[in-house]
Amino acid sequence: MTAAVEFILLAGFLGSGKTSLLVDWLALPEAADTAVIVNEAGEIDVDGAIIAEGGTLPLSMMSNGCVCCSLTNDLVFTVRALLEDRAKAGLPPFRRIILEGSGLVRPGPVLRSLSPLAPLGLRVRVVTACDATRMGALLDEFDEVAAQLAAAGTLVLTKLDLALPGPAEALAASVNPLALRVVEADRAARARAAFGPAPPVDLPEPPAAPAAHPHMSVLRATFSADATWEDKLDWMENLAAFCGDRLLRVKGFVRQPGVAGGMLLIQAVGTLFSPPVAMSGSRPEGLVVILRDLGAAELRSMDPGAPVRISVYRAGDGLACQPGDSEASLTS
Ligand SMILES: Nc1nc2c(ncn2[C@@H]2O[C@H](COP(=O)(O)OP(=O)(O)OP(=O)(O)O)[C@@H](O)[C@H]2O)c(=O)[nH]1
Repeated sequence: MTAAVEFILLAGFLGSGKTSLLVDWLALPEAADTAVIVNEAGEIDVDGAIIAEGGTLPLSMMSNGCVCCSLTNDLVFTVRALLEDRAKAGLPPFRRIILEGSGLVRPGPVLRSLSPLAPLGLRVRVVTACDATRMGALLDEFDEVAAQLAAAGTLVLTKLDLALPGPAEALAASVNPLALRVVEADRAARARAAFGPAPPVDLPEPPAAPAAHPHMSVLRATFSADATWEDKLDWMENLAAFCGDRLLRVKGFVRQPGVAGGMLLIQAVGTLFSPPVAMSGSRPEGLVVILRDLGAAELRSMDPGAPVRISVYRAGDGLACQPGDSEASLTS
């Protein structure tokens, strides 16, 4: 029975504190039933050695290259082997498998590579470590950082003993207002909030005046009342094709006309859309779209006749999700 296994991709730029966060988590009693996969781009597996030090946890290393570029089949093999070995040993399934990506990992391709595991029903989410001392500079310089921030369900600020959280938190909120933000000076509390169960609160709203970032846009797309389901599907498909790599994240609710309840949670990391998930209760319809090097005007030009309104996402747009919404379910 593997339905409840979580797959967590731990992202974050080189040196942002991923291994430290993971080591802090593994020291906690609630980290039992965690398996770890380490992927380092370099050949010397320093991270794996640090994590393995003194511990007995199931640990797999993948050190032949960055997992999002070259090792996608190996990742599927490694996950399967971890789960099968556990079952063969007669032990209960892991609660979570954490993949520590290399500092240059792009979450979209990694999540896409997991598609052969769809029958296992893994629950997938991205946790991104953000170095509070240099987040702005990294974001300006490296596309990978933008992709890692935008894909995250949870953004964890690290090195809060070295920098005040304010600027990094504001930046995190402006780049990805959808993510849960963990701002904890205490390292055990930080790790618990990063990998433990999601707290029973709505996702945080962005600040009233999000800091403008020269490369990133956080937009809201709202369909007209007369838009058909086909119109909506066409628009979402076009979105992925039109934006390509510049599409970093999509998340929100779309109504399927003619279906009772009919509200679906829609999510994409990069251009990879998860299967829609039916939601209970009434929610405002709308999608938050996070783009790099594309703005509202360009997105409107994609299909000017489409029954959709594109605006800049603002605090109070009312797309807060419920606990667990930030997880994408990987199902067949
Ligand atoms: N002061 C301080 N140092 C930290 C903190 N987190 C990590 N570090 C230090 O930052 C450096 C990099 O931390 P790692 O945890 O190895 O970062 P990483 O993201 O795993 O690094 P790569 O695997 O190279 O991408 C190490 O020297 C850590 O001791 C923190 O919260 N405070």
